Amino acid sequence: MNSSETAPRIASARPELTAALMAQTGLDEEMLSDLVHRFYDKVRGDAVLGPIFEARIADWQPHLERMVAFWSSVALMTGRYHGAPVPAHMHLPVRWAHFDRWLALFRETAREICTPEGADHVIERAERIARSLHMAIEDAAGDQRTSAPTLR
Ligand code: HEM
Repeated sequence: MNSSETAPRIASARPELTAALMAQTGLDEEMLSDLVHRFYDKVRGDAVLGPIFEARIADWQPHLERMVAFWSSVALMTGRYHGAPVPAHMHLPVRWAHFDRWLALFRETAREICTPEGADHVIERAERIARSLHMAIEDAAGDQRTSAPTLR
């Protein structure tokens, strides 16, 4: 088999790894783009999550493009995303219940759009990242509490 047969049809910093992940999960850039667009349509229409996003995102096009690059990096290891998710969430008015709702919409959308293996793959990663974002938010809130004026 020559390298053009194993190379993925999308740009990747690690073409062989990306090709293997695409074969294993059935995911590709187009499916991830559909997932992101459909998911944020639902988020924007959600009574709890919608207003949190709408208050912070004026122009959705760059956000959606960033999110496709993020999922391309997370699910297919393409290295397309170069942002910093933790600071973007640090001061959001969210508790675990918000992440729970986010995950419920994400699972539902992944099952609608992706292959079963692809849905399992992205859901597992979303659950792990949601837990670590939530932990970072809770830690930051805890630090603020402990940095209250010291007792004399
Ligand atoms: C309670 C749930 C969540 C809420 C309310 C939320 C909200 C937001 C908002 C408002 C932004 C835009 C920030 C800005 O541009 O100023 C953002 C960015 C982002 N979110 Fe979330 N998010 C949530 C959960 C998640 C989860 C679970 C993931 C990953 C699995 C995620 C991944 C990202 C990424 C990658 C960005 C772009 C960061 C950047 O590069 O600037 N978010 N989110």
